[in-house]
Amino acid sequence: MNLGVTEPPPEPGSRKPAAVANLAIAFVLLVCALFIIVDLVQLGVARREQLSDSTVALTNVARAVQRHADDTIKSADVSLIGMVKLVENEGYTPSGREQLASLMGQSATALGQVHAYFAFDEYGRSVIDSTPLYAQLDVSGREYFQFHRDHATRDAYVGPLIKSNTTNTWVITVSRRVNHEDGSFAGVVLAALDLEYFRKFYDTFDVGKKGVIFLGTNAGTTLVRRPLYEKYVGRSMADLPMYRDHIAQNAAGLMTMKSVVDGEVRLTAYEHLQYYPLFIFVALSHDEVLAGWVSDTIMHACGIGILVLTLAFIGWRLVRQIKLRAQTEISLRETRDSLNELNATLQRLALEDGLTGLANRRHFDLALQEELSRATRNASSLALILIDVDRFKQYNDLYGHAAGDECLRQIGRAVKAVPRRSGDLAARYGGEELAVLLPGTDVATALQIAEELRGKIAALNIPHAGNPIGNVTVSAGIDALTPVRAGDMPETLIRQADLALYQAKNQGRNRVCAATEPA
Ligand SMILES: Nc1nc2c(ncn2[C@@H]2O[C@H](COP(=O)(O)OP(=O)(O)OP(=O)(O)O)[C@@H](O)[C@H]2O)c(=O)[nH]1
Repeated sequence: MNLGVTEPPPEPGSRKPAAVANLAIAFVLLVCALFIIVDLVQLGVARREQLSDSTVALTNVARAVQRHADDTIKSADVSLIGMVKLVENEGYTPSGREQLASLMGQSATALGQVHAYFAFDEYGRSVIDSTPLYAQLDVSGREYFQFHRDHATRDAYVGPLIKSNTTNTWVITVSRRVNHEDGSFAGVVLAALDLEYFRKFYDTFDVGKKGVIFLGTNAGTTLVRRPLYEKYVGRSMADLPMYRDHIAQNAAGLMTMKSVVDGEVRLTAYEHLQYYPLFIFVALSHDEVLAGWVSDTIMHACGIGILVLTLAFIGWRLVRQIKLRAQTEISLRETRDSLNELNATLQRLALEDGLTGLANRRHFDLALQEELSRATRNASSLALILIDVDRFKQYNDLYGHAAGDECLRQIGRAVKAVPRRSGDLAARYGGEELAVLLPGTDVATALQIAEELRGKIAALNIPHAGNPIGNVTVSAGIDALTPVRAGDMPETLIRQADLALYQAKNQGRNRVCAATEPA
């Protein structure tokens, strides 16, 4: 008997919920990790590109600054060459002086970088200059004058830096030697270049707040520095590692160094001037170069963070759903199991006799009907043994109803042990009456089994003072339909077995009688 609770079939290809949850967690982690890795790679590439672009721009600015310095000095120097020629040809005659003054005036007007031109005689006294401010100068003690006096070279001499007391401006000098006809020293012509001119040019470049544009001599002396011009003018950087290890060693180059002055890390391009003993460098702050990249990185990190958090949230919800589903499945399974158990108990209770543990009357009736149909189909025989406890009323009267129950229980166990085949069924037919249904059994075999049963019950030796033998006995009636034919009724078999039982009682009890003679 079944109460309708069936086990749900497993879904094809279904995995265990814990494994599915682990798979979901692994998938979400993998996707998050992939997002982060791809973004990190992209950021790395963008950083390299940013640095590379800035390096190209930096090199271009350095080249422009170097060209500008070279051209600025050269154009002043070219005018000095003309002046040297004029003085050497004309000397300081009134006509020569006039021509020189005119040349100086024209050149000073034409070249914005020239603060003033000067001509000095062999004793260092100023002979003529482009501005009346510097009249009566004596430069015999100056470095450039002594250099030209002591060296026969006709090359230009650059430096030093001079701060004019009258105009309060910094100038850099470019000078050339003037010779007498015999080649002896005849004096110096000099152009004073205004450092402001360089500063203004350097201000046209955007090198950020921490960027630097620098012009210095090959001896390491600072001429112009943007920004903080005044503070650095004339300072020596000869001992700084960037000068000592790089600029002093190479004609041009690139480097990334931490400044010993302000601790800033800078990307620096340097280049020496082509014609004069000077160098320039342009430096960009590493932080400023990467500032755009950093803000991009922050935006990316926020985007990826939101994406990863969203994914993690969805993953968490998914895993939670899977776990909830697993829990629901477990409780469903538990409910199903307890229903199955209940069903089995109900089934047992519905078909089992509570006192003896044998099949009950309902079970017996169903089994009889079923076995009769089967025997009819197979044209096989079906035997029935009806058993009745002798003088049981008296037993109850003598020993009490509870003892009667216990007696029935012992007889039930003995009866239960007798049938051997799977289709055999021992049942409590009613009251103190028991029945054994034996499919595929003829009268002769049923007689043997009944006799065996009767003997076993007698051998239990349950005392029964009301029975002449002194202990509990049973009588049994047998019949068999051999073979069972269509139209044979269960009532027929029962009635016949009952008649045989009646006969056994009448013949003195404690015996087995068959309704038909064994074949
Ligand atoms: N203790 C107990 N007694 C039962 C049970 N079912 C039936 N009985 C008793 O069994 C007795 C049957 O008595 P009867 O049908 O008169 O027959 P008997 O005394 O066995 O005499 P015979 O069958 O002629 O040998 C009755 O007294 C019933 O009360 C039961 O479940 N427990």
